[in-house]
Amino acid sequence: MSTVIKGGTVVTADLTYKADVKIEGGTIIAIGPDLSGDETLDATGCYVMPGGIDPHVHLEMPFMGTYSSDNFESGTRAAVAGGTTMVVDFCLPDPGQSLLDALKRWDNKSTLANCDYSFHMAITWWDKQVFEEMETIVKDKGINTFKHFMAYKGALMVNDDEMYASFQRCAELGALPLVHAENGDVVASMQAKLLAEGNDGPEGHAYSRPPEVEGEATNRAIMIADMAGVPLYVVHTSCEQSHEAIRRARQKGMRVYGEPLIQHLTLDESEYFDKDWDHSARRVMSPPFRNKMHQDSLWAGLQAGSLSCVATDHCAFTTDQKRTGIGDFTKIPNGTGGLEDRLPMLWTYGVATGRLTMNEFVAVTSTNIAKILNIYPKKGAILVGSDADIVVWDPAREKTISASNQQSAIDYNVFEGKHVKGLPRFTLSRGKVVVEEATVKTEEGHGKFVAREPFTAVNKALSTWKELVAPRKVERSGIPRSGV
Ligand SMILES: NC(=O)NCCC(=O)O
Ligand SMILES: [Zn+2]
Ligand SMILES: [Zn+2]
Repeated sequence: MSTVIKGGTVVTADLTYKADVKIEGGTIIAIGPDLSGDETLDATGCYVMPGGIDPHVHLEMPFMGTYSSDNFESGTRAAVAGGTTMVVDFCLPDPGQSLLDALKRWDNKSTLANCDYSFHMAITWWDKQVFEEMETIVKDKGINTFKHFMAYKGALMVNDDEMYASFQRCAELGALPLVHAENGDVVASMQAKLLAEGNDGPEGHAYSRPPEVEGEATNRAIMIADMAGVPLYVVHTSCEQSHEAIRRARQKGMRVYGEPLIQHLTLDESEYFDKDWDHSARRVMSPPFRNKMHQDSLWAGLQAGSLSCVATDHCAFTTDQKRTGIGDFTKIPNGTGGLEDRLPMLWTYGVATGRLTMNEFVAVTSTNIAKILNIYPKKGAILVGSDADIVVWDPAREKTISASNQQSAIDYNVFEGKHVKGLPRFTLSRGKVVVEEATVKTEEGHGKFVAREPFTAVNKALSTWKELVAPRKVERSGIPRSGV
């Protein structure tokens, strides 16, 4: 059976043009004028864009003594409701646990997915077994990205020596290291000091994680990646200090990517000073929200190309879960939601305000990350042969964001009350219509794992360059003998 998306304007990362799009067997089979098929979707007045790819989500994540509340079913249902058609979650081995055993847990959880997905593998500890298993993860398991937490001391955090060893291994395997860049030692020490001074409310979370701890860690990770000869992807870049490090590195020719979150772009630190404890605690995430100067820096980075992708870090905890931290902000589970709202919020605050063009919107929500993850043009494209992961975007549809009608399983929404204009008319996941306006028609288990090959063009270019400029012994004749 074939489907034609008719009468819309195709918008990709580099082109805007009127055309129909024909789909069969889950892929795009034709693009052009006057196409016909068995079924027609009316795209009049709409933009036909690659579905969003969210490279940073945590579904049913074991974290801080609990699990994040959206699983692969509700999380991917929220994703498609907002026009996102692929998510990438993080497989987190326990300390001492085999990477392959951890992956089995993630394989089991993800059978519920309503849209396609992939995994990053986290390096949470280091020894010979991890070194060896990384090869299997890349060559046999279709994972070409490894995450390193520079924060969460005593839990997920790795030290510089472990990170350097892992980055070198990534270079050999043609993989891409990711970092959560915050100085975990400094954060832990500041947390202890704040608590000792009686500063135990959610605002203490923001005080303990100033932009400097993020800037320092970002600089450190960039230098370590450069010495290991590997590209680097910095997740949830939230502030000018971190953005500046990335911008400077890129100007010097280093292969570094930065990923701001929709939360950091549109919400600010005043959320932590609300008199309502629940309000502030619900917004506790790492790094915390920043002020307007940092937000302007992030928007500028998306415009200038020094920042590459907008993600959510969707890691949703209920109010009850957040209340574990009453009397001690360090126990508030870190994380916020955003999967359903990323595209509408970015469109409303980015495209409608003139901060981003429509093509830049597609680039930072889909195409750039597809290229970085080495799944372009299967994903992130409207091309013949690409997967039919498509959002038919209606710039005239509007709503006020509310937890009362969201897909996420939690009881609040950090964007509550924000008015968005620009929403999906249809979302298609590999050709299946999973959303039609406010009606969600997902099918649990429809989502498939997307395997990703190592050695992107950027990996290859960087290793060629590093080989060219590697230290070389100077051959000398007539070397004097010592003592003569
Ligand atoms: N970001 C956050 O606060 N929670 C999820 C885990 C992480 O990405 O650091
Ligand atoms: Zn993180
Ligand atoms: Zn995260």
